[in-house]
Amino acid sequence: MQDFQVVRARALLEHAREIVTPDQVQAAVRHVADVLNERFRQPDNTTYPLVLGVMGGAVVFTGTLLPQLDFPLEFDYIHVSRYGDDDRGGQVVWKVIPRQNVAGRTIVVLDDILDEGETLAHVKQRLLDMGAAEVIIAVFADKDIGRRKPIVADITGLTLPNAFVVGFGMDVYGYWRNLPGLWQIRQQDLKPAEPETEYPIPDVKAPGTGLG
Ligand SMILES: O=P(O)(O)OC[C@H]1O[C@H](OP(=O)(O)OP(=O)(O)O)[C@H](O)[C@@H]1O
Ligand code: HPA
Repeated sequence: MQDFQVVRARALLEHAREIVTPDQVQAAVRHVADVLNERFRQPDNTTYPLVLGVMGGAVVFTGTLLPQLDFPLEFDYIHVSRYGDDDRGGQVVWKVIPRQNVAGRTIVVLDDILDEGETLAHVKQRLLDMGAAEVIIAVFADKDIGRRKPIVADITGLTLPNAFVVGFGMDVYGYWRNLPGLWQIRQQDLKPAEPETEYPIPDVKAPGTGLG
């Protein structure tokens, strides 16, 4: 069983294509750090943020970014999942909800990717509902999905094409969060879409054509 998973994980990567190199990844993180440092550098700034990493995808982005921030901050994490081990999003599932310390605070939310935007729209709304004063959304990557999203990131490291990617915290079926660059998974290696449920069409007779 274990062997099968290893073979499958390796096959997914063998057919994948590197679309962002490790150096480009680091430059994108640097850009996010520069924008945040500028935002919180002001000497008269007395509002220091609570930074929240959205686990698990943001783990690598968060770990790379935090040492590049040069202002006082507090850190905590939340855990939300919408994809699970799938390549399509579903319901937002909270695994670790925000703590009460978000009330009245300026919050910086860090996530690896803004794809359809459902996850971060949900996260932002929950934080505002809990009394956060301001929510700044910083994402490592924003995917260009060609349609409007329910949320726009305040800070974006880089923009990705509309394809399924792995690396730098992003996984395919649980694998390859550990890659230092970003790789595009071949479309045919993703699970086929579930067929639409087909309901049998009832055999409705026109009025007056039935028995009786
Ligand atoms: O913009 P959306 O379409 O909502 O997708 C973006 C979310 O999807 C990923 O999380 P995922 O649900 O895969 O959980 P993970 O962080 O554990 O990988 C990613 O980390 C984002 O949080
Ligand atoms: O393209 C993606 N790759 C990995 N995880 C994701 N979560 C949302 N979109 C993606």
